[in-house]
Amino acid sequence: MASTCSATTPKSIVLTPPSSSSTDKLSNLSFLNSSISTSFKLAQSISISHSHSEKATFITTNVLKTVESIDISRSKTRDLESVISTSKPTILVSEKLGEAGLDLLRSFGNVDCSYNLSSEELCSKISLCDALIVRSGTKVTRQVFEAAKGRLKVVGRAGVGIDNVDLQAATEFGCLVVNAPTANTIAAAEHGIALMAAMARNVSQADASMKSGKWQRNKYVGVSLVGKTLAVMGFGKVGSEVARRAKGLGMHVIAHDPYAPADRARAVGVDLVSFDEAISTADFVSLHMPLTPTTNKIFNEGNFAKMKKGVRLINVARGGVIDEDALVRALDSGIVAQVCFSCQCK
Ligand SMILES: O=C(O)[C@H](O)COP(=O)(O)O
Repeated sequence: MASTCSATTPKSIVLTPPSSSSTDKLSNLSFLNSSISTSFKLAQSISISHSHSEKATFITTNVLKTVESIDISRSKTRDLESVISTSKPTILVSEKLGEAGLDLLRSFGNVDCSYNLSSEELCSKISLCDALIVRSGTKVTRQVFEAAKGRLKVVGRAGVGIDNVDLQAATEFGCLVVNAPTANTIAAAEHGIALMAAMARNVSQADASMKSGKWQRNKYVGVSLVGKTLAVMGFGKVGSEVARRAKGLGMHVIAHDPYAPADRARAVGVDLVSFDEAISTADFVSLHMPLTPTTNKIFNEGNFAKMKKGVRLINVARGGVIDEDALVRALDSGIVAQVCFSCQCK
């Protein structure tokens, strides 16, 4: 769901299609191949702690190599084939995936698609599962790992954000957590740019107004993007693609990311700056950081106060990085002129 609201124009909610098609995502879900127990053992000691981390790719690559080697030995060794087929893992899929992904999973294990489970139902099923595939809706809490009683070997996140998985508990219980870090990079970046342009030109408000029989073209002229400064907060996969596109629109792009190397930013023509410099000089601020204890409500009263009056925000990351009560006050006071988001908020 994506929404836009503004201090200067009527607040409105706009529903938009999902950020990418199932097919787009599935083409990148190859890590799900890892549900053979042999490959779990090889990769199990590594866990992902930051969604921008290169480790994510490293783990996925490792798992895939393991599966490739199993596939080769399958054709050569009948014994191994019989071991694999008689010890199929049980894979619980707790949120809707496309059929192509499910078919892939079914070729490796017994797949149980059970959606909308309560946390009690998830906990009661999990002790019979070797793998759990989730999107962002399933909360994989410590209780889930405890209830698994050591059987759960991998949690596959069919998407990027892993803030719904208790990584500390996963590590303690020796469970691998893998995501699909590039699955929806372009879709998310394009969606961010689409929201920014629609927000700047009041597209949804003008649309609603016109559908109510009015023709208020002067009211919804909006602002130009060209020549404006965009601060990209989080220069990972999505953030850097947003930066690339924003430069094409004639914007001056700066970025803040404590983990991004300066030469990667320079290659896109972007200056990496401090958090405070980014938020205090930008006309538009686009959020692309993961939700972690450090980034939780990082856009709070104090940081809104540092922003330029009339700043516009785009959030295609996680609702939790913004303190929403502070945001409402910043909209009311005019510090924030407009905000658009494509993530869950209160
Ligand atoms: O983190 C992600 O990959 C995106 O927010 C999409 O999550 P979803 O698959 O739960 O919609």
